[in-house]
Amino acid sequence: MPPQNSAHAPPFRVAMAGVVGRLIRCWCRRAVAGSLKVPALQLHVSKTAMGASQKDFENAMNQVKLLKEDPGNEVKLKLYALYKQATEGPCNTPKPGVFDLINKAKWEAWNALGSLPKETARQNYVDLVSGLSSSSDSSSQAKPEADRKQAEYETVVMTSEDGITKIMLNRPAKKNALTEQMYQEIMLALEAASKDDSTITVLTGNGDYYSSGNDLTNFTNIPPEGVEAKAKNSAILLRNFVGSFIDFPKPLVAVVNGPAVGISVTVLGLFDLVYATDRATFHTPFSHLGQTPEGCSSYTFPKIMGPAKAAEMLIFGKKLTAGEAYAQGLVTEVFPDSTFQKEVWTRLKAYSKLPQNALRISKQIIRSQEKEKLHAVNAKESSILQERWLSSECMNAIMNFFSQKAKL
Ligand SMILES: CCCC/C=C/CC(=O)SCCNC(=O)CCNC(=O)[C@H](O)C(C)(C)COP(=O)(O)OP(=O)(O)OC[C@H]1O[C@@H](n2cnc3c(N)ncnc32)[C@H](O)[C@@H]1OP(=O)(O)O
Repeated sequence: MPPQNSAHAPPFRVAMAGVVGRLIRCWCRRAVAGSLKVPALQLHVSKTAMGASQKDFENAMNQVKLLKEDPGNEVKLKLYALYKQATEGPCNTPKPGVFDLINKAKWEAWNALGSLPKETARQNYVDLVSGLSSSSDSSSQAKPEADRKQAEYETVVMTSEDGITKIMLNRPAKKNALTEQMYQEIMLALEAASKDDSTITVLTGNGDYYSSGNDLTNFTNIPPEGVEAKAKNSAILLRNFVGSFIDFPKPLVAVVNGPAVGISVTVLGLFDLVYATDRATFHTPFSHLGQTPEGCSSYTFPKIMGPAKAAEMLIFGKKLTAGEAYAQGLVTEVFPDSTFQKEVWTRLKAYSKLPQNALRISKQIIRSQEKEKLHAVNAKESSILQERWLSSECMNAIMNFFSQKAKL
């Protein structure tokens, strides 16, 4: 490799990477078409691949043949390496020369497995193929699968198109206020989106509101075990709900189509992009409701907008316009309402074509810096709220909303 300080180093590396990429793509295309016998893609089973999962291993090799989608160069190299390791053990051949690019890439993938036991390599091969098969199945049957999933949701609409999974809050008549069922369905939808083949996941609202936050009727439905049990269960629900945003592994985008209140605002600090119509407002009236911040906002908001502005929102309940929220860093970009949907979806469709793994890994590396901290904050906020919900301040505020329809 040329020295780091060589003026030619970056172009050289770029050029070589391009050549390697083209050659591997070519090798992979031919391998999939069956014109080039690559061991990982052959049907015959090596005699050395013995043991309990021999049958699984054979099945996995057959499944590779049947994949409906090209799994990509990286995966094919991994399959090749695992196959070699499973059948021949640690890499035992001399490293191919610098210009033998394809064989060098294959050798490096195999050699990188070091002394991984054959049995483990065989199992890893089977696991890798099984993951590929299920994602290939679900993408090849995208429509029926999406329909089947949708039947399970009553309060959200989940759709997948152009590499984007959209989760739309769907109680427009109630300003998309979040019922307990809705929290559960959003968590389920996020779980499904984290595993589907989309690149980006979007949360948005149907109708004129993004969301009016927690549905206040959640607090009126007291179980026979009493209010303490209700508060405890609500705190568990809250913690799980926010946790699913903290742990979400792919780029997550909020398309804020209108006003946002309470928890629908606070979790925005856990999104990767927040696009807002200029009609949107951002309101966290916790003190007015006798409540306290959640959604990790006690940590994310001061970090995003500085302590003074965060206090104005979270302690004093100042409602922000979209422009103010943008100026304070909570919102990525504001669009005129008349062109909002068109501009946002055009942008997202372009982003969804970027390399999927690079996006996901970049998101994860950013999140990993503070994941533990966020979970700790979430736990603390939830437990404080559990107490708050039992306070007379909170109970009075909720009664006021329903008796006098006290609006925020
Ligand atoms: C278990 C986890 C707990 C997590 C805790 C989170 C904390 C929070 O999220 S705090 C924020 C709670 N949200 C509110 O306090 C908002 C209350 N709603 C309002 O102030 C107003 O409805 C509005 C300003 C959002 C909209 O006012 P507008 O005049 O435009 O519309 P309305 O006629 O009031 O609303 C239509 C319809 O929807 C019902 N509704 C709206 N928001 C809620 C809500 N958050 N909870 C329950 N119901 C809500 C409203 O009552 C109307 O219903 P009817 O048509 O049946 O009268």
